[in-house]
Amino acid sequence: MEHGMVIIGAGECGVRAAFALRENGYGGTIALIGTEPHLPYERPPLSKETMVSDDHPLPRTIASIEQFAEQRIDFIGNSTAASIDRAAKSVVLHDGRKIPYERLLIATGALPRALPLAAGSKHCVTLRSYDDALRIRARFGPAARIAIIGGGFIGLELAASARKRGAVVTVIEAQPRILMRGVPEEIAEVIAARHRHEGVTLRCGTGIASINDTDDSVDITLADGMEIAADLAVIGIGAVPVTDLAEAAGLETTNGIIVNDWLQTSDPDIFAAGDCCAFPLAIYGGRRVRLEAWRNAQEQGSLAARNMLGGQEPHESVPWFWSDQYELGLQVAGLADEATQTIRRDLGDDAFILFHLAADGRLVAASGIGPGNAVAKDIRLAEMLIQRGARPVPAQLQSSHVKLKSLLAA
Ligand SMILES: NC(=O)c1ccc[n+]([C@@H]2O[C@H](COP(=O)([O-])OP(=O)(O)OC[C@H]3O[C@@H](n4cnc5c(N)ncnc54)[C@H](O)[C@@H]3O)[C@@H](O)[C@H]2O)c1
Repeated sequence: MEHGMVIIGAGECGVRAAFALRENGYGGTIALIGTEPHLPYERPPLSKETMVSDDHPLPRTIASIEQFAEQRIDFIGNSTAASIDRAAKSVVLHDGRKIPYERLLIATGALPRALPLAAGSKHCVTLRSYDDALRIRARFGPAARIAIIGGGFIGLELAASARKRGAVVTVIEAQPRILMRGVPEEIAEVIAARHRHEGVTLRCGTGIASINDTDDSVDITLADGMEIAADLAVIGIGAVPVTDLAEAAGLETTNGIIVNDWLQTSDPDIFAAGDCCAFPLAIYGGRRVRLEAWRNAQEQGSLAARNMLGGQEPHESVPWFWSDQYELGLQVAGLADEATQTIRRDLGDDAFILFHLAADGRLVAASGIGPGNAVAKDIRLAEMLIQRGARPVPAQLQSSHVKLKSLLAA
């Protein structure tokens, strides 16, 4: 078999990389290995549209069978890569097949973090795949008692979906408030209020003491003694990068597979991208981060493809993600953790943006919340300001009379 480009992981990142190899002129073989039987599909709808659509929801495929065929991308589904043989330069599949590579991309993503207390419970589930989503969806219905462990993105998007389906929902969050990871308190409060208005019970700042199955439900006892009986508990307590193959192959890992500026691992013929890699983020002084975000997966897939073909382009984008809950749209651009000052700009119709400035005046992040897409345009402009390392005047950021676009010209 010809040594070509091999990609392990057929999620957003791996698929984008496969197509980008062709777009950038690669003429050899491309193999895309994925564990699931389905044609690669988008994950963002799984906690939202898939949960609430009237009809039986089909996965929203990233590309059609015809597009894979036209681009001569060999999608090897239902297959798990068991090991990487770096000496022979081949990927060994679980059935013993060997796929030789010239260059390899690891795009294995992240998996839900397990909650040891829930081990063995029939009524505790996690959401990662389309099949998981169908199983959860089947249990969301009028008056179903749904407990959600973890007030992060999965938990809250599922809480909103479960309410739309008429379920009775309790969210249990260990931290003092929801969305501690990456969302400022002022915005988290708007989201919390919206969930409460919808009848969701939020229990923050409490751990879980025990989880016990009964025949057809599960009893959850919180550390403060409160008991919650649920027909289903969904656990969304974070994700862990899938690094086992890389580790077993002797590649350097930390919280993620370590890559250099152009997404190359400690083996020059092996690249890693998306949720599974820890990479230096150029616009924040090259600090190493791991991002779990749809757009990052896409962008790094394309970038890895160009660099697998000999490029040496660094990753220079501003991190960005969104979440939709009820009619609310949340968007965050940049990383706010080095910010020392926050400026609020009201956009009208209950929408607002928080600009986060570092001590030297640089805009490092912007977070916005509002109905629908109300914050999208301004977050996009903020992203451009962040990208440029702009030091906008706080009073101008605050005033809705000053167009953000005009700050770009400054
Ligand atoms: N809109 C989006 O960007 C979106 C939507 C859905 C999923 N995702 C992705 O899916 C992955 C998983 O999402 P997630 O919501 O599980 O992760 P998360 O990190 O967003 O949230 C996990 C939450 O669980 C809490 N937690 C941790 N341990 C706990 C415990 N023992 N008991 C109670 N709470 C606990 C954390 O404090 C945190 O608030 C992430 O990669 C996420 O980015 C993203």
